[in-house]
Amino acid sequence: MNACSNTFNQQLQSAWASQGSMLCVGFDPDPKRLPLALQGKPEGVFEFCRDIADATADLVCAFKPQFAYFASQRAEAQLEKLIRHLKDKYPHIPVILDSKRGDIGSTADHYALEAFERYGADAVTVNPYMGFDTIEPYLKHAGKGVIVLCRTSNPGGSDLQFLNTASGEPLYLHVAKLAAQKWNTSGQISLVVGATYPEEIAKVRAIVGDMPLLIPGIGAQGGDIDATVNAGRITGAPGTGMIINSSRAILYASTGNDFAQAARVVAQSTRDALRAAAAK
Ligand SMILES: O=c1ccn([C@@H]2O[C@H](COP(=O)(O)O)[C@@H](O)[C@H]2O)c(=O)[nH]1
Repeated sequence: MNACSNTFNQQLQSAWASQGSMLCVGFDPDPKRLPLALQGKPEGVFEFCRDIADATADLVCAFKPQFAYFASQRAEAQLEKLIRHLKDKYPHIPVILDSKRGDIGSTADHYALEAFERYGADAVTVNPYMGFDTIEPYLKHAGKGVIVLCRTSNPGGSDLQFLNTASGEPLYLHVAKLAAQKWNTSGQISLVVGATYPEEIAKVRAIVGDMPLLIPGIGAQGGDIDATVNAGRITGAPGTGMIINSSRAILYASTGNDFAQAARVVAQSTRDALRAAAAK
């Protein structure tokens, strides 16, 4: 089986091992923050992300384009082109489309086609709060990753995710249990847990065993790397189990023409800090 026909989970396992990295570089291309030379250029968004991908590809276990940044500036064709570039040049690195979809099953069928057929992503983020029938359509795409929001990194995540359910546990832990114990019969599901809440990462890890966790919130959101890695670690398998995302801190390391080299410097120090934390 070559890298392209591997499942998302197999790709991740290989990437953690061969890249020696749990860093995921996120693509959130804000048109106002692109280097001046790329602002307003017809394929400026694509070129910006491509150059950062090419400068960091040896440092990551995954790439994560954020859909809204492309759609809001009518750059969906550039997103398609970016993912094609990533899959052609780096078939061993999984691509997560971060679109946080959630809708009734008949509509979710089309969101799944959008993510996996139109964009060719290896995994997609989904919102579970409409229930399992809204997640099932993604699972019909064998081998593709379905990454379910559990305990998000934003402060307002507590508004709903911390509400106690009838069993007395907070909603996010109920989601973790459903995901691990009921929904994951095909092994395609992972969870999103924010680096800004390491205590909750540890509680989720205790429920889900070795399920991969997508962890945004280091870098611009200030999540602590040591606390995050310690909370999400899998006993006996250091350096695995986590896809730890940083977007703005890497993308906007420089506003000049040296943006890609500057992104590499920050990505490398972040990768190294994650490695050091995993080795403790
Ligand atoms: O709980 C969540 C879920 C997703 N995100 C996404 O991750 C990146 C974070 O970007 P930074 O610049 O590193 O803060 C962004 O695409 C979010 O949409 C999240 O932050 N928290």
